[in-house]
Amino acid sequence: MSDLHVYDTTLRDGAQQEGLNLSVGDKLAISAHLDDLGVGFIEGGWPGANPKDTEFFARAATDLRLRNATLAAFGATRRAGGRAARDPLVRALLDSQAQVITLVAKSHTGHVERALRTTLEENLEMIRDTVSFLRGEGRRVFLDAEHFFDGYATDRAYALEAVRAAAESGAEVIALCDTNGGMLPDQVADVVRDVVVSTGARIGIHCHNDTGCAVANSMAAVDAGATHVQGTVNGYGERTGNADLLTVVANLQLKKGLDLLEPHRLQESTRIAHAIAEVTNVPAYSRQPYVGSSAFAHKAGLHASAIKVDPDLYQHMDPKHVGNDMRMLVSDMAGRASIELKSRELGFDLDPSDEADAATLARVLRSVKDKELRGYTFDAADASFELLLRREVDGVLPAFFEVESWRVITDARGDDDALSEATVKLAAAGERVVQTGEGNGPVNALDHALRSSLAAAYPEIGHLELIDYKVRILDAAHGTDAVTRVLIETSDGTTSWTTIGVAANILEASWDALVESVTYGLVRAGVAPR
Ligand SMILES: CC(=O)SCCNC(=O)CCNC(=O)[C@H](O)C(C)(C)COP(=O)(O)OP(=O)(O)OC[C@H]1O[C@@H](n2cnc3c(N)ncnc32)[C@H](O)[C@@H]1OP(=O)(O)O
Ligand SMILES: CC(=O)C(=O)O
Repeated sequence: MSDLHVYDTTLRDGAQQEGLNLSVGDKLAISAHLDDLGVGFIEGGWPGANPKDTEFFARAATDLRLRNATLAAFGATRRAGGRAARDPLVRALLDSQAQVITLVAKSHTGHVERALRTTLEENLEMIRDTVSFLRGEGRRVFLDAEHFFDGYATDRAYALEAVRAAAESGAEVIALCDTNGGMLPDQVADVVRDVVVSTGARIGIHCHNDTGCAVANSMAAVDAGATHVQGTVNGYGERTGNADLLTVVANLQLKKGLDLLEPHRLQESTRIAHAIAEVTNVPAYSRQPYVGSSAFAHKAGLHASAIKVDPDLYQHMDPKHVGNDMRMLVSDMAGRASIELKSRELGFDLDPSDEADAATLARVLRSVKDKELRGYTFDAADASFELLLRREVDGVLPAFFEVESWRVITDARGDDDALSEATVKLAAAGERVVQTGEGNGPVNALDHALRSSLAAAYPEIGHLELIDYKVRILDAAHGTDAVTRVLIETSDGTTSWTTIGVAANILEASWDALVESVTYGLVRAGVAPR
């Protein structure tokens, strides 16, 4: 294994992201995921700064059984004019029982004078005093040199002096922070190279993403001699976020050949990125490098035709190394190869050299392109594509029920909330069924009426639940005459699927998407028509 530190600050700097709020339980859950991933250090928060972080460290000491990672507590050097031994925030760091303490310190003359409002010498003394005190108490100390790159540009000698003060007092690592995130890779590389040579200290890197270069800057720093890299899962963090640690680690391991995580742990990256997104309640970013759901999704027909020969022709790596999967998307940009590969993904082996299969592929492709012209979008509605495919592959999609008619009315009385009532007439299992359903809106009422009219014939779909409903007006210039696209996401409790309806009438589009959703639910459940 490489001796480069993988240092995660999701729970501290990641939690500084707008709208992200972690409970103590959330932090413990994320710590367990990070430990599974195999990071070396988990920065848990700033004990003493708020009761939640103090409690996190107290609970971590008893409840968290880390197998791989070491917990680090973050905090500032002592206040100007005081003594580290008597500083309540420094005391809180010790009380956290964390074996690693990461101190944030100033290395930029302007920040010392204007933010700390103290002298340059006193700032160096704050670093020396706090580092030596914590070392004397038996803790490992890392130091985050805040605004280092801006400080270096303002006064190189002082910035280097701050690094030396920390290293000579016993700090094991000095992480150079691009706190304002304004650096570019060549600048970071030049500075890191100089600091490594000039101070001989072990140098780390901590980058923010304000120029969109946090990952590239972290890579450049490692290339220039940094041996400790900080970042956050999914790139969470203040403003535009921190370096995404998952991307940095995958780049270093898979592209630069550094041995950072055991391969089976790296293969957990995709799962862990999504599991942590569930805890943070920040929607996973589909285009996230390596672990995003679109990271290995292919839409263009020409890409698919080459991928058929060899996936490497249009992929920078095998997604299995990070636990992700290749996916084919079907749309009006598809060609026959896209349909063939997507069909294979769905369990249909259509051989283009067979005349009948080739005709099916051509029919499916034509149908997809015609429908996309009318407003369908199959890359967002995989389940509807599968149903289209099954309709075209003879005899594969049975008729589960036959709709005779449906209607819906909405009633508003006085100040009461409007209520909708739908009536559905259909035939299933040899019976004609007429059912009504009520709902807080017309689609909700239609959904209830449709599912209750199928309940006797197909009890298997009783547990299906509509979990998302999206409407998009496709030609805004037409105002209320426009075509409407409805996407419905349905869950059976373990998995979910999306179906689509497109029509001039919003209720018709919704109804079509609902019928598709229930039909797909029956296909998934392996039910035979009754
Ligand atoms: C770049 C980064 O992201 S570093 C991490 C930043 N994270 C946070 O700020 C989140 C947690 N912070 C907090 O909970 C609070 O800001 C606390 C508890 C740390 C301090 O709260 P308060 O005592 O109310 O002070 P406040 O936040 O207004 O001001 C910061 C004080 O810390 C001092 N300070 C700032 N940086 C440092 C430093 N590196 N070392 C020592 N003191 C510092 C400032 O001079 C100021 O002191 P003053 O009150 O004597 O003027
Ligand atoms: C310490 C830190 O988070 C920063 O300087 O960005």
